[in-house]
Amino acid sequence: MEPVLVAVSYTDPEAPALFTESLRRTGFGVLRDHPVPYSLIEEIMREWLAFFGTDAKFSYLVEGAGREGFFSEAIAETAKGNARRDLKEYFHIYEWGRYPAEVSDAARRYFQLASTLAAELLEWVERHTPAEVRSRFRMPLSQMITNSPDTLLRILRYPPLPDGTDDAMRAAAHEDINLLTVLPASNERGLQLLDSSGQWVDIPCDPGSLIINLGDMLQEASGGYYRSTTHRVVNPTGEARRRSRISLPLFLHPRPEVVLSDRCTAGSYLEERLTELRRGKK
Ligand SMILES: O=C(O)CCC(=O)C(=O)O
Ligand SMILES: [Fe+2]
Repeated sequence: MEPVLVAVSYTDPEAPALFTESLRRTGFGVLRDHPVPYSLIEEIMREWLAFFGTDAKFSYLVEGAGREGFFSEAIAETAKGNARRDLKEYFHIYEWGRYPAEVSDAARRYFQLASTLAAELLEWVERHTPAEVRSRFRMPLSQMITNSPDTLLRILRYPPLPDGTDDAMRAAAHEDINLLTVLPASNERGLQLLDSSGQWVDIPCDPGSLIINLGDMLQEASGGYYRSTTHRVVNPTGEARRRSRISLPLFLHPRPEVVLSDRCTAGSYLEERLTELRRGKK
C-alpha cells in the first residue's frame, strides 16, 4: 500500500505540485533537501534542552494573559475538548517578544529561514490551487504572513515520563489554528495524524526533514478545500520514556487585519480560538 505521506524533494521540478497534492490529500507535507540546515536544528535542540534543564527558564515566565515567554508544565495548554493538560513545557518566541540571553541566536535564524521558506511554500500552494478556490483568497497567501506580529516559534520540550501508566498525553489530538506550520522532524518519534479513514498514522521522523501542515486559517480561507488535519504526540514506551522530546514548530499567522473569509479576519479568528483555549483550562 502507498504510504500516507511521501517526502518531496525541494529540488524536484515537480515539488510544488507534489507538495500541494500531499497537503490537499492529508493536510501534511514532508520536505527534504530544503534550505533549512540540519546543523542549525541540532544546535537549537542541544542548547534549548540545556536551557530547559536550568532554573533560568523561570525568569521568562509568561506574564498574566500574555502570549510570549516560558510556559511551565503547570500552565501548559489543554487541547480543545480535553480535560488534561498536555505533558509539555515550551517557550513562545515572537519577533517582538523576549528571547533568552542564555542561548545563541540560532532559534532566531531558524525563525527567519523557515518564514522565508513558508512564504515560498504558500506560493506553491497558491499556484496549484484551482482558480475557483484561489479567487476566494483576498490577497496572495504568501503575502498574508509578511511581517506578521502573530507568527510564533514554539520551542517545546516534552519531559521524560515517569514509570507506570499515563493519565495525559504529550500532545492531545488537536488542529493548528494558524495558516501553515513548519516543523522540523523531532529527535524522537510520537507525532501522528488522523487519516480520512479514522486511523492514527505515524508521521515519518527522518532527521533533517521538515514536516509542514496546514491550519484552520487556511481551511477557512479556502472554504474547506484544504482541510486542517487532527494530529497528536503519543507517549512512548520502553527506554524512550526516559528521554526528552524536543520540537520546534513555527506557526505562520497572517497579519491580524488580513481578511480570511466573509466571516472573519485573522485577528478576530485568533481571538475566538484563544478564548476557547482559555475556557478549556482546568
Ligand atoms: O511536537 C510535535 O511534534 C507537534 C507539536 C504540535 O502539534 C503543536 O505544538 O501544535
Ligand atoms: Fe499541532
